[in-house]
Amino acid sequence: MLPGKDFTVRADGLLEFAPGIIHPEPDIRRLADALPVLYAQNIAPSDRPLYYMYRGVCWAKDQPVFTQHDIRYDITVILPGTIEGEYIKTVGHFHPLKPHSAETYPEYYEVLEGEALYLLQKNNRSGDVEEIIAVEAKKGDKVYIPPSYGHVTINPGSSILVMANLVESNFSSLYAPFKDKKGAAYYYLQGQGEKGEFVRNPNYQNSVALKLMAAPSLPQPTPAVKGKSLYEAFLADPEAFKFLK
Ligand SMILES: O=P(O)(O)OC[C@H]1O[C@](O)(CO)[C@@H](O)[C@@H]1O
Repeated sequence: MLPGKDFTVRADGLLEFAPGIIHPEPDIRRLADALPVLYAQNIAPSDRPLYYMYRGVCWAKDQPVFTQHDIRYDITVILPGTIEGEYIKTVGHFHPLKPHSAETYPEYYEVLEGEALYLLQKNNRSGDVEEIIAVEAKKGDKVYIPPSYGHVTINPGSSILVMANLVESNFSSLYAPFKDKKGAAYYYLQGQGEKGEFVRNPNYQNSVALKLMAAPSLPQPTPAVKGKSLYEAFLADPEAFKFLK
């Protein structure tokens, strides 16, 4: 699934899909939904859209493969801009444990357009932060969210961010850990220069240094993605993605 080929991105961030692609109406997260995890407090709730989530996108002919393997392909569009100086980001969530396992569900992202900052955060038992990594990703980069890590995606750029993910299709995400702390352990705010700056979230009892990494330096969980988009790679070899389940 590629912008310009399978769908076009309108100036307002909504997508127009080619005929033959199954695409639900987008779920929209608005400013009012993000209030509990923002750096700034006392912001008035509003309907301002922040991001659009198209869940379960695929070519009609490919749907049986996704259904058979309980895998979903989503496309998320995060608008550029800031809220009181904080770059627009997803609300963020953790994933539950896989059944009969001590491991939580992972997830696999790919940047289709624009740039992204993925915050990957592991918490300790008391809900404070054990590790936090910021992954800088550009068009074509793939970012694996390993088990045990919650995740937040930030649009740090001045253009629309379009990203895709492959994820197990039946579980419900866990929002409380980030909401309870008013977000991840770091916020990304407008800085003095062109780039933003990370600011520690004081609602965590402990303080952990942020690790900054570039997406291409991260290990990939399967060689099946080499030279292919996540969509193509999954369709070519769905068994190679069974680690998602
Ligand atoms: O649930 P949040 O934190 O708003 O984040 C949305 C993201 O998570 C997903 O639901 C997949 O985990 C995507 O559809 C979307 O990119």
